[in-house]
Amino acid sequence: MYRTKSLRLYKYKPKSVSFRGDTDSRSIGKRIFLPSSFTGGPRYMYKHYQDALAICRVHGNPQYFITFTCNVKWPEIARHLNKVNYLHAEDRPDIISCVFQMKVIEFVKFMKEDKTFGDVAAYLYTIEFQKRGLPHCHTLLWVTDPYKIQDASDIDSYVTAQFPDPCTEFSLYKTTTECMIHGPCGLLNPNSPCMHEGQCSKRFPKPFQSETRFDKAGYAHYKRLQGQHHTLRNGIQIDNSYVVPYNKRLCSRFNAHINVEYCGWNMMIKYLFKYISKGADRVRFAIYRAHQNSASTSTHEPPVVNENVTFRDNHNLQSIINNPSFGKTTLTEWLSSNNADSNGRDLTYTNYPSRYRWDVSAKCWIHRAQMRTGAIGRLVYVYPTSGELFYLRTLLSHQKGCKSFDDIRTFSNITYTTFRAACDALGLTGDDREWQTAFAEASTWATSSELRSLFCHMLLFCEVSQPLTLWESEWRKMADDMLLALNSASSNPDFHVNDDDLQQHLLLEIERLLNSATPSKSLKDFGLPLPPTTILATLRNRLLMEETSYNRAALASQHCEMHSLLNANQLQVYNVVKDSTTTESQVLIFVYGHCGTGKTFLWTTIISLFRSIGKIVLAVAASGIASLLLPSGRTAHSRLHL
Ligand SMILES: Nc1ncnc2c1ncn2[C@@H]1O[C@H](COP(=O)(O)OP(=O)(O)OP(=O)(O)O)[C@@H](O)[C@H]1O
Repeated sequence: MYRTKSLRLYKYKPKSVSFRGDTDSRSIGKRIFLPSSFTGGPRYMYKHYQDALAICRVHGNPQYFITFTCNVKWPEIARHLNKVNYLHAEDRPDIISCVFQMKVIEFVKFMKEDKTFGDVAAYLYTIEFQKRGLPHCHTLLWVTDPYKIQDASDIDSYVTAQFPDPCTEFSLYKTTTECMIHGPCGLLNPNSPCMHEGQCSKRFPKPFQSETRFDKAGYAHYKRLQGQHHTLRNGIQIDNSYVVPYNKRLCSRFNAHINVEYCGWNMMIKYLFKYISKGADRVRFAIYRAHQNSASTSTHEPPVVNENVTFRDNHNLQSIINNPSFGKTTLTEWLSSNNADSNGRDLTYTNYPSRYRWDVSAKCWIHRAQMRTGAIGRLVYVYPTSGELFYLRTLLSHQKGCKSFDDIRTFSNITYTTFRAACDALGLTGDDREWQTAFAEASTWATSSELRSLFCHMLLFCEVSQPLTLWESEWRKMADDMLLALNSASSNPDFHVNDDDLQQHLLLEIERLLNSATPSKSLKDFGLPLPPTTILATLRNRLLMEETSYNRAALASQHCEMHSLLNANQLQVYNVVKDSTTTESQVLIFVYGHCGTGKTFLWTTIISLFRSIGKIVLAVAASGIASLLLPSGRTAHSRLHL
């Protein structure tokens, strides 16, 4: 449970040292529960999530995602538990937490010194304490350029998903058999907790691979050879298909479950960060700059015009106001610092931390004694409907060396009356540019459902002049979760979500959001296309969805190529089938011929024709072997439940 003293928050206006004549702090502001300085709280997690993405903007995507889990068999833990027979790990969370914390520190130190994955450029970790189970640490690791993976086979030097040879690496073999095996599940153990609807939620057992490869989505599939070493668990023989990917040196050193995954080049990193900073009352988070020579990654959250002031329930307001540092913020002090020191006047507010550091206790910017590169500044995201605040934030990324708020609004020696007017003069607004910029920025950290809300918010409140243009340029960013859900719902290996279909699903969702707004709105109010009414029926019917989800562009080109090769007999049958759909007449056609006369070729051409135009073809055959010859073919009894 969160515990905090009673804090209150008030939006304080700089230069106005009055709280409307109030003297009792309990009468003003609103009660807040947890500031972002509260470790593990939701605001803390959110702040660090944003910091992590700021690091990512500089260092790029991390290369490895490592999960290190506590092992109760470590002697440091076992000797305490063994003192009393009936003690279990969950009875001594104090011991478990202390030992694990020490191990994590050692683990990070080891990776840096041992260069297990090469020179560490940066790292970030969270320690998760679950209600049940043992604490584990999620680590993201960035390595320096020379150690980055260039080719799938390079991964084998760092990650393996196979049992080591028990004759030569017995101790590692013991660790892998005890800690690095998933399940068993699947056919070997259908009642395993990871099984859902007959399938392992983690997709074990993994198929055997003769070599490590990347799939088209960029995910690594590690080398797993068949018939190599194995182990027995509960009398069941476990082979390489159940091995969780690991690094040999880390497992040998720590004798624990340490799952290592290569992140891939195009992984949606924001979802990974969301996962590790999902936060709750049982999570702790730490971000460290790892590389000794790399620069500070301090981030700064400059407040804006109406600064939040926090104080305790029982504080005297006069003493708060009389405090000399009252009202000083990173932004006001940036202006003061520019007045006093000309060295930083070539920097925007966002870039100021690269040369200056914020002294929290003195509340002032201090010139860095040692010039460090790579210090990262970031501005707190401001919703586009925040009015002047939004435009001030936009200006802070462009205006340099400002000495006053007036300077921020000044362009070409003209001081504009509002921040918005200054943005207009600087060409930062107009043609929906500000909305496009705001959306593009949010898409680096917000989930697709948050982006859908933002899109509706913009439509409803931001007077977007060309909603269709904004939709066309941004719709794909709002569809990640839908694409994932559609793909994972299908067991068809040829399942392909076409852009048109995905857009329709998305439009349906946005229509729902707009309908639930007050007052209720619709896509057509903004000149956006309404999804067809049939889409709901398709969404509810899995078979319909699967059978309309082939890669239409690829099928169209396949059809074009095959059609040009059809001989006269094949063409005759082809035309009869095609015409029957145009005239909507029912026909029963038998095609017969000797082996190798091109019957399958004809079916494939006809099937690709109809599927390429979004029509449904149920390709069935009498036997399993024959059904394999047809594209996405099934046996008649299976498909039609005969
Ligand atoms: N019009 C065509 N142009 C080019 N190649 C063709 C054509 N028709 C068939 N083929 C080729 O001939 C071979 C045999 O064709 P197909 O497998 O379609 O015959 P089939 O009648 O289905 O045979 P079976 O009865 O043994 O299954 C295949 O390699 C196929 O690609």
